[in-house]
Amino acid sequence: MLRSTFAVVERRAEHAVAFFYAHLFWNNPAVRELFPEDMLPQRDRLFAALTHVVTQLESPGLAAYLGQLGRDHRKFLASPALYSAVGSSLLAAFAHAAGAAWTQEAEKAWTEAYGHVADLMLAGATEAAEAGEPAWWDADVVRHERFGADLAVLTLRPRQPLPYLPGQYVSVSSLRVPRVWRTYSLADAPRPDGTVELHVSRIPGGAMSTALVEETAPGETLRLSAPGGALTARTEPGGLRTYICAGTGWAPVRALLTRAAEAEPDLKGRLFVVARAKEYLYGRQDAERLKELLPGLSVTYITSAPGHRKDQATDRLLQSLRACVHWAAHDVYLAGPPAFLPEVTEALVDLGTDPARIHHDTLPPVGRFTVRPNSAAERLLGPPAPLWHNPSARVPREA
Ligand SMILES: NC(=O)C1=CN([C@@H]2O[C@H](COP(=O)(O)OP(=O)(O)OC[C@H]3O[C@@H](n4cnc5c(N)ncnc54)[C@H](O)[C@@H]3O)[C@@H](O)[C@H]2O)C=CC1
Repeated sequence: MLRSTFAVVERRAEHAVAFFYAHLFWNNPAVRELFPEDMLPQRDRLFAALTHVVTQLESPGLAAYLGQLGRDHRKFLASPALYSAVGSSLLAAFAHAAGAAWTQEAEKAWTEAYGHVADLMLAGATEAAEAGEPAWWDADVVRHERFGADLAVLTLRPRQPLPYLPGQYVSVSSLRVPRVWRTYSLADAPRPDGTVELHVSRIPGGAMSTALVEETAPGETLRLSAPGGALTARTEPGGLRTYICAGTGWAPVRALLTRAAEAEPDLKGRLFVVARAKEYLYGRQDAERLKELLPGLSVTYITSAPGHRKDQATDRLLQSLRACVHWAAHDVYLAGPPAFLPEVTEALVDLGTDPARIHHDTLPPVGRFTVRPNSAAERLLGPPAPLWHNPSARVPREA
C-alpha cells in the first residue's frame, strides 16, 4: 500500500513538496525560521529521505538509519511537536498529490508508517541526549589551506570531544549561510589533539562550499552535527580490499587508510585516486606517505588528460579496474561525486564484485530531482533520460 501510493506521489514530487512546505509554514509560521532561506535544495532532500525509507521498508537497517536521522535532527532543534506538525503536512501533501489513489486504506497505512518513523527518529534523538551527546559541536577553524581555485582543506578544533569512526562524515553549518547544513567527510582518523580536517570542493553556485573555500578564515566558528555514514571499515583482518576515490572523495579514504596503517600495516589492497586534473591530485603526498606505511597497498593515480573533460578520468579508471583481477575476493570502499558512485559500482559488479561488499555513502543526487512523466503527453514533453549500460555509448556528462 505504501509503495503503490508513493509511486503515484513520486511522479508528482514537485507538486507534493511545494504543497507540503506551504501547508507546514502556513499552519506553523514559526517553523519557517528553522529552515534556510533558499528552500530548493531542501525540497529535494525531503523526497530523497522519503524515497530511501520507502525503498528500504523490509531492510533490517532501516531502524538504525532512522535512529541516526533522529539523532542528526537534534541540530535542527526538532521537537515532538514539530514531528507531529510535519506528519500532518506530509499526509495532507500526499492526499493532494495522490488524487484518486488516496483511499482510506492508503491514509491509514501512511498514518501508521509516519508514526512509526517519527517514533524511531525520536528514540534515536532521546538515546543520544541521554548519553550526554550535544545537539551539535561548535568548532573553531585553526587552519585554512587553498589548493587551486576550487579546493580548500580546513582544520577545525571542536570545543568538545567529537567521537567518530574513520570514514564518517559530519554536517557543517556556518553563520555565513544561516541554517544551511552540508555534509563533509572527516579526512583523518581521530587525532590525539582532537582536531578534525575537512576537504571542501567549491560547487559553482553552491553558497556553503563557496563560503567555506573562499571566505572562511582561522578564528571563525563552524557548527558540526553528530557524525554518521556507512563508509566505515568492515573488512576482517587479512581480507583483501580496494579503495576508489574521486576528487574530495579522498577524504574518507584517507581516514580509513590512516587507521589501517596504525592497526593493520600488513594490509593487502589497492588504491585508486581519481582527479579531474593533475593539479587536483591534492592528496598525492599523503597517499605516498600511507603507501610507505602500508607496503601491501598498490597505488594508482588517474586524471583526465590535459584539455579533456573531467569525466575522462572515470573512463580511464574503468579501464584500469578491468585490468585487475580477483574482484570476487575484495571489499570495495568507494567515495566521490554522486554520479561517479553508480557508474563505478555497475562496472565493479560486472567484473564480479559482490554488490554487498561495495561500500559507499548514500549521496543525494546533485541538481533538481526529475519528475517522472505520468502520461504519454508528459512523456513527449519531457522524455526520461535513457539508462546507459554501455559506458562508451552514453552521452557526454556535464563538464
Ligand atoms: N563519502 C563520499 O562518498 C564523499 C563524496 N564526496 C563527493 O565527491 C565530490 C567531489 O567533488 P570534486 O572534488 O569537485 O570532484 P570533481 O568534480 O573534480 O570530480 C572528480 C572526478 O570524479 C569523476 N566524476 C565527476 N563527475 C562525474 C560524473 N558526472 N560521472 C562520472 N564521473 C564523474 C571524474 O573522474 C572526475 O575527474 C563531491 O560531489 C562530494 O559530495 C566527497 C567526499 C566524500
